[in-house]
Amino acid sequence: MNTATTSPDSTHLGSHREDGVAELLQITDTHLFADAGTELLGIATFDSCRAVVEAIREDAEPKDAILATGDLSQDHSPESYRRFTGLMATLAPPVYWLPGNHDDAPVMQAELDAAGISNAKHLLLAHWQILLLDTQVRGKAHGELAEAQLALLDEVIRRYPRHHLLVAVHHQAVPVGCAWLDQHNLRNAEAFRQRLSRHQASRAVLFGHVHQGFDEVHDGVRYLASPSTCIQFKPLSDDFALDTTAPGWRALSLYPDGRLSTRVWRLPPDAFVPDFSATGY
Ligand SMILES: Nc1ncnc2c1ncn2[C@@H]1O[C@@H]2COP(=O)(O)O[C@H]2[C@H]1O
Ligand SMILES: [Fe+2]
Repeated sequence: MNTATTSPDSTHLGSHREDGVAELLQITDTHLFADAGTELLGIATFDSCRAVVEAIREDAEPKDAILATGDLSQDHSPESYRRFTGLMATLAPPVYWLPGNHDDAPVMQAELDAAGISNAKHLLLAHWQILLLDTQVRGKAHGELAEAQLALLDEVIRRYPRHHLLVAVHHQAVPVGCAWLDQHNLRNAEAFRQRLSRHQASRAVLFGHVHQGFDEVHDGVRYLASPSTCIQFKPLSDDFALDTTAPGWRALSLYPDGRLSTRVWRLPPDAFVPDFSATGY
């Protein structure tokens, strides 16, 4: 792995593969607590996250980076972020992150900085660029991209027009089909999508928040979400409902010609079963 800063804004990210394909993982919505035993709707989130990390470690195929797409903490405590950094320290690839609605961004930043996790938000590969944007609106479950975040997107599209583009955010910029969850969406998604439509190379958007696998193309842009490492939401459900699927993560391969291949991985069924009588949190 080769990471070096070339400008205040961009970090070079190398690919370990000779054919230049970059191998990434997405980990999202870990919802960790200060206490390892605390449960979110019946699942001890530290245990399920640790099981995901162990499954990732068992995969012999090296990875170039891990993207953590928010809601890393459920209780905003410094200790919860230390639980996250402790688990990430057992993985070889560099971790990059962005905040979700449940995160306390200053505490998160302080703890991840202290653990030596990079705060880089623009990763430049030979043929791809990855931009991590902050959609958090403090105290709200929905998201919004501030003008400064939209300006970053404008800037990388202007500077690297031929690089294929992967944008990572927490909130969904297209409806996932769960009415209760789509009310907590990215509010100015239209402004975001308009900017993406200007980019001439391949475009994909990776998000968390929805606790389910999602893979759709809208206006030529691929929208991908990963299961959470803890509880899963039931797809296409109008009202809050948990799903029976296991905690998981997403693997992505970025090809030099702009192709993107991806799949969701999950823990074995029944290892972590939530409380299905729950009606929210
Ligand atoms: N029953 C519910 N109805 C609407 N929103 C909810 C409900 N339960 C939880 N939420 C919110 O919806 C959010 C979706 O995922 P989050 O983990 O970001 O956090 C969740 C809560 O803020
Ligand atoms: Fe969220």
